[in-house]
Amino acid sequence: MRAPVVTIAVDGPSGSGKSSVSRAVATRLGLAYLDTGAMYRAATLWCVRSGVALDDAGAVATAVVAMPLEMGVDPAAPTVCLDGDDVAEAIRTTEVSSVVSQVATNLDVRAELRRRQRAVIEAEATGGFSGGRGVVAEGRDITTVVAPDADARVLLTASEEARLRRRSLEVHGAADADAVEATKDQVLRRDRDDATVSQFLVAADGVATVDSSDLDLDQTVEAVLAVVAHVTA
Ligand SMILES: Nc1ncnc2c1ncn2[C@@H]1O[C@H](COP(=O)(O)OP(=O)(O)OP(=O)(O)O)[C@@H](O)[C@H]1O
Ligand SMILES: Nc1ccn([C@H]2C[C@H](O)[C@@H](COP(=O)(O)O)O2)c(=O)n1
Repeated sequence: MRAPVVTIAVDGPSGSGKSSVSRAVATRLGLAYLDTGAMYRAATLWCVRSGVALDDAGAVATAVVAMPLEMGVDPAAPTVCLDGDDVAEAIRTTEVSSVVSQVATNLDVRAELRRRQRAVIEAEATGGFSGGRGVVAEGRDITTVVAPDADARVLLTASEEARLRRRSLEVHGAADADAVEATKDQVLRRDRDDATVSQFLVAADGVATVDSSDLDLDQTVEAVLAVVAHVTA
């Protein structure tokens, strides 16, 4: 019997573990993996490289509509290609992280990226990388706006302390007071700005919450797999 098509939506604040956990869940379930945050980051890089001022909302939206972006959705090796260029590393720099919210709070940009994200989700339901098995899509508005009808919806949370520690270890290789302080802009300020256009701090109706504050990565993956088990069994 053919496996059912499954769409799993995961949202959460910065450093909650969405990307790492969603990739692992997609791998375990044989699904595609869509990192929608990478799309906002690529849009930001595209505007910067095109010389578009990020405070010119109209010009930013026009540039993003024309953006030649290809998302690779293999969870073992997700890719982000901009105009044929592999930009996976370039979109993770502090330079991009510190301004991405300016682009992500542009409502016309959100409409364009939402359209592209839904196209990937639909493609994975009929073919694509997963051969029609489905996708794990993660971001800030997947459970509420992009795929509110997803088969399973999860809000992945973690305490502010845990999120700062994780991001600090990742970016600075340390989690002492100075390193944590240097990480606050990328985590807390960014969440404050992003939360003005999306609801990812509190679970919407019907969305299951997984709190990873006291779990390691493997335990969090198992917790999410347990929450989505009813649609993947
Ligand atoms: N449960 C966990 N326990 C410990 N470390 C974790 C856990 N989940 C994720 N991490 C680590 O925390 C860091 C941030 O995780 P990840 O990039 O997946 O978060 P994110 O929610 O996608 O963040 P952002 O939205 O800012 O991109 C990574 O280094 C990851 O390995
Ligand atoms: N569905 C989404 C995904 C991401 N964003 C914004 C929020 C972040 O500042 C930025 C980069 O995301 P990250 O790679 O850190 O997960 O994109 C959003 O608004 N909606």
